[in-house]
This record gives sequence, C-alpha cells and structure tokens, in this order.
Amino acid sequence: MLTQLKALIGPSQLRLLDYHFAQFIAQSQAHPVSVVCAALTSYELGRGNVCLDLASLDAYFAADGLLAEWSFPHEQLPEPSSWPTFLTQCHAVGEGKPLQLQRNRLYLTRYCLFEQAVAARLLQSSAPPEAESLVTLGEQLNSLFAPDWFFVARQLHADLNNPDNARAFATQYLDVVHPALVNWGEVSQCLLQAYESTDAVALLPQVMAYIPSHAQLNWQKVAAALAATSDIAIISGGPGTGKTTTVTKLLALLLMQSPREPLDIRLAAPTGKAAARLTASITAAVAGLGLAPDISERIPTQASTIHRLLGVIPGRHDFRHHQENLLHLDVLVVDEASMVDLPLMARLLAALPPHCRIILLGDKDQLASVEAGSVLGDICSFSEQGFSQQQAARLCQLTGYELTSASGVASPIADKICQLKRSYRFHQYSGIGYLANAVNHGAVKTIAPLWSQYQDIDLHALSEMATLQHMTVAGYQQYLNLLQPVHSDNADEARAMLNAFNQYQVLVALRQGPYGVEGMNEQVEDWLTQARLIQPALNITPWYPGRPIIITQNDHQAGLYNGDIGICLANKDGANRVYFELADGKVHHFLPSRLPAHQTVYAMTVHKSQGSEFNHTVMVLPDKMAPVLTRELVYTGITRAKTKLDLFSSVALLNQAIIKRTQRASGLVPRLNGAAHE
Ligand SMILES: Nc1ncnc2c1ncn2[C@@H]1O[C@H](COP(=O)(O)OP(=O)(O)OP(=O)(O)O)[C@@H](O)[C@H]1O
Repeated sequence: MLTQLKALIGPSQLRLLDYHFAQFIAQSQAHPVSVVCAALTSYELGRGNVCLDLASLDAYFAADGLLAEWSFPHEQLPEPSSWPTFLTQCHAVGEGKPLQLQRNRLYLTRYCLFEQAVAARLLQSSAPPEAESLVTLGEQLNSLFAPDWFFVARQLHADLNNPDNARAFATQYLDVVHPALVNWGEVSQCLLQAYESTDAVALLPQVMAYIPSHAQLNWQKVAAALAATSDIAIISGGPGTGKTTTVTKLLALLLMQSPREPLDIRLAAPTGKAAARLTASITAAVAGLGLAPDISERIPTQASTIHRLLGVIPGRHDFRHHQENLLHLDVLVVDEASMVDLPLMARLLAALPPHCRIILLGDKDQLASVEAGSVLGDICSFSEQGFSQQQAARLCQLTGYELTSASGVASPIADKICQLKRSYRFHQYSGIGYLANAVNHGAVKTIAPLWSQYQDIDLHALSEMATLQHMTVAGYQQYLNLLQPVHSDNADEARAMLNAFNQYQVLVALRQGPYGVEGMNEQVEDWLTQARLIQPALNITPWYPGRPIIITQNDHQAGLYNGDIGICLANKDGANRVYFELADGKVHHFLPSRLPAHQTVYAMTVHKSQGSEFNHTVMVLPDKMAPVLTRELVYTGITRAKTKLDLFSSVALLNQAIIKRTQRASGLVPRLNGAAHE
C-alpha cells in the first residue's frame, strides 16, 4: 500500500508529509485501510479539514472522486462502510495513540485534543448573574444604548420633506424591526412640530412614544447584555454592523460594574494588520461615544497579535503562556475571530485563567482560517437555534426587547452567540451592502439587477483589461504621486504614502496564472512603468522606490507579521528602505535584506486581504473555475470595499462561485451539541 501511496505524492496530491505519516502508521502492522486513512487524514488537514469524516468516504470512491482522479487502485480496498471496523481494531488508533476515532471521524490525536479542549471551554457554564445586579445592569445598558438624539433629530429634520427617507432613517436609527407596528402618521406630526419648534431633540422622546417597544430591537444592546452576563460571548456581524462600537460600550459597562477593582482588559487579533485596525477603530469608538472620562480612560485601545499576547518562543509552536503559565487578565477581546484556526484557538483558550471573560468578534460568513478548522463558523451555526427560554427572559429583562426563544432544546452555546444584523457603514443607497447580502444568501437572481441599480458597484467582463489598466493606474497614482525623488526618512511622509496606498487594492483569487497574484503583479508593474509612475530595474534588483510589498511569514523578532504591508523608499543616500506602520501605530523602516518572506502587492489574494479594508477594491476572478472559488471568497472580497467595488469576472463563473460553499470537516459542531463521545 505504501508503494501505491508514494506514487501519489505531487502537486495537488499527497504531500510528502502525508506519506511519511502513513509510513509511520504502517510500522505498527496496521491494515492497509488504516494506512490509507492515515494518509488521507493528514492530507485533509493540509486542506483545512480537522479530521477525516468517515461518513463522507463515498465521495473519495465516486467515479469523479479523488481516489479515481489520482488513479489509486482503490478496488483493492474493502468497502468504505467497513473502514470504521478496521480502524477500531488498529493498534495506532485509540487513547495515547497517534490517531483517534471519535464520532465516526478520524483525527490526528493532537487535533482531537485541540477540538475537545475548545468545546469544553466554550461549554463551560457561567454562574448566573445575581438578580439585583440585573437591575443596575439594565439601567446602565439603557443609558449606553440610548439613541444619539442629536444625530437622529438633525437627520430627521433634514429629511422632513421626504417622508420615505425619514421613515427609512428612523427605522434604522431607532432600531425599528417591525415598521408596520409604528404609528408613522403620529411620528410625522411630531417631526413637523420639531421642524416648527426647531428643537427636534426635545421632541424625540415623544416620537419614541409612538414606536412600541415590541416594534424595536437593537441587537447591539442584546449582544452587550449577553456578553455582560456570560463568561464567553461570540458577536458575529458583517462589515460596519457595529462590533467595535458594541464591544467598546460593553467594556464601558464592565468597568462601570467594577468601579473600584482594576480590570485587566486586553485586545487581540490574529494578524498585525487586524490588530492595527482594531487599535484604530477602538480608539475612534472611545473618542466618539461620549463616555465619562473615568471610564474611557480605563478602556485600552492598543491591540496586539494573539501570538504576541501568548508570547512566542522562537522556532517553537507552543507559547510562553499555556495552561501551566496562565495569562494575567480578566477580559479578552479577540477581533477577526474567523481567521483564528483550531490550534491557535485551543492554545489561546488554554492560556486564559478560568475567570477570564472572553469576547470573540468576527464575521461568520467570511473565509475560514488559512490553517485547519472553521471555529467561528462552527460556533455560529448554532445561532439559528435561538436563545433558550431562560436566556431570552433574562435578555428581555435587561434590554426591554421581546426575544423569541428556541422551540426545541437548544445547545448551551446558542445562548452565547449574538448576530448583529444591521450595517451602519453602508447607507441605504449603497450597492456593496446589498451585493454582499445577496452573495451571502446565494441569491444569484437578485444580484443581476444590482449592478445597474447602484453606482458604487460595477461588473466588468475579463476582456475589459483596458478599463482595469486605466483604473489601476489612477488608483495607485494616488500614493505614487507622493513619492519624493529623495526621501528624507520622515515617518510622516511614509505614513501618508501607506495611507494613500490603502485607498485602492486589486484582489485576486489564485496565486498562479495570468489572473493570479503573480501574473497580475507583473501586469500592474508594467502598466505603472508605462505610465512613468515607477522605474523598476528588475534585471538588477526587485527593489525600487514605490514598490509595495506584503509580508508572507511572521518574524516575531522584527515585529513583522504575515499580512503587513510596506513601501520601499530611497533615503538621502539613495539606499532603499522599506517602511511599515506596525501594530503600535508607529512607522518603522527596515533594510530590504532584513525582511522575512514577502512579495509585491499591487495585487493580493482575497485570503491575504482578510482583516483589511480598502476604499476602492477591485476584485479580478480567473477565467476558469478553480477549487478556491467559493461563496465565502467572493463575499470576503466584496466586503473589503469601503466605498467602491469593481468586479472583473464572467457572470457564469461568478454565479458558479457564489453557489459553491466551503464545508470543512470538523467535529466541533457535534461536540458543542453536547452529544456524548463514542
Ligand atoms: N447603533 C449605531 N448607530 C449609529 N451609528 C452606528 C451604530 N453602530 C455603529 N455605528 C457606526 O457605524 C460605523 C461602523 O461601526 P463599527 O466600526 O463599530 O462596526 P464594525 O462591525 O466593528 O466594523 P468592521 O467591519 O470595520 O469590523 C461606525 O462609524 C460607527 O460609529
């Protein structure tokens, strides 16, 4: 069997690592079925699957399945339905052995332990809050989540001559979820009085009297109430749904609850880029929310990477902090949690003291982590179940909203998840928000008319390369125009260029090929050279002033992380230096020779763009379907755009991608469902 497996080693097939693992299992006199399963489990891990799901083995055996595609002589193997029996009898499978068989899934033991540990921590039950504390908590929630009367009044006032706009605005900002229950006639009367009295703010409470409480629901307030009364909270939401705003108010709430005791609060994100964005957005939220100074001063605004928080040991996978050496903290906020893979999540949770409150923020619909697992997606699949009766009642008491509870028995994890549903970033005339939503629902037919209906989204055929060239030259001109002939080593100048570079970004799906990251980078470099915006001398050196690069490997000592973007500038002596804005918000420069692995980044993959946003995003899909093209990839690409999205793709390929969903094999869902292990 090993000889046949060895023949499968190659690109897009078995990795050498998978073969070596199978070889190791074969040493324990394992049956050929176990040897093949070992190779496949390791192979699946490389594709992001935590385990080999034995219930899906038929897919391998199908006429168009992998074993047939690999021309593997699978006829020699027994029927797939008998494989679990062979595995149960195998000496390499079981407690203390390299492989584990649980709930009809075969794991590498380490991954099985990671999954068990994550599930156990997520299911850890919190002590119920004391009844009297709920009263104060409810009052504090009311004050933190009261509408911004002045903002609402001003906007309603401006829209007075346009009742449709006023109603749409009031629906959004006064948290109306059942517009039919609102007496809009009376609301308009009030607004009219407001217009005449020029004191709209004073009249808003009267407006609210015509909006019954059961017609309102502010999911941000529900999320804060849930997180304030639970050890673990998972807050998921698309772009601009207010995750940062909510968590800032939540931190304020926790600090109000603990006026005398210091609370050690930390903020973390999986990449340097995401940590820098969290630092910027939480700083803006703290400044903009009008919190009492004694509270806002105690809210930390500096986020770090999860790796830095845990303490990297150079050359090792484990960290300085773990279950034997816990972190000292009381509250941990993790942003962009969809990017956290299973091993990192397990290591992070293991290093937290039992009393530590954990708040995971992210967008469940984005691409799953690069490495194995889809932890956030798996957890959030429980949000459909709804809250238990007890939780719905508690949240109703705290927020005043009537929440429907689950009809059947819900998993305890469902009580810890809150989904934010309304985007405050994309206004009602924004196509990006509608498009993202339609893609998320796989609503292919809804998408077609959107392109002509909205000005901020455009679909182009792949043949429109001249349009892409024109757009890209204009897009990158914004930062290249700031390029000085001689750079004076001034950090502000570098920061201005980095900010301007962030205004425009080409995203691609693949690494190779003309529409992949390599081909597209070369193409853009050519276009910018023709436009005389850059002057590369690529036959001598890849470096030239203006070259943007992305780091592709973490270098903890240098403080550079996968995903960090830098720009090359020449200093006074004509020597090239690469400038980065790091997670501490400061601009640092490096000699090109000191950089960890990196590549040019006029184009980047959608995978790498996670955790970033660009004003104008251009996504170029390839001319042929490829395994990476999925709904999650298209959604992630679209939601990187803040104000303008141009998509280059054929309609047929786009539709095919939107219909295809990523399904990662993992046992986290059944574990969270509370079913007993086999
Ligand atoms: N309830 C609200 N009422 C009015 N504006 C809001 C509300 N919640 C959030 N916003 C505004 O919407 C914008 C996006 O909010 P925020 O940054 O909190 O969202 P996010 O989900 O963290 O976004 P991201 O996708 O960047 O992670 C901010 O300008 C914020 O001030």
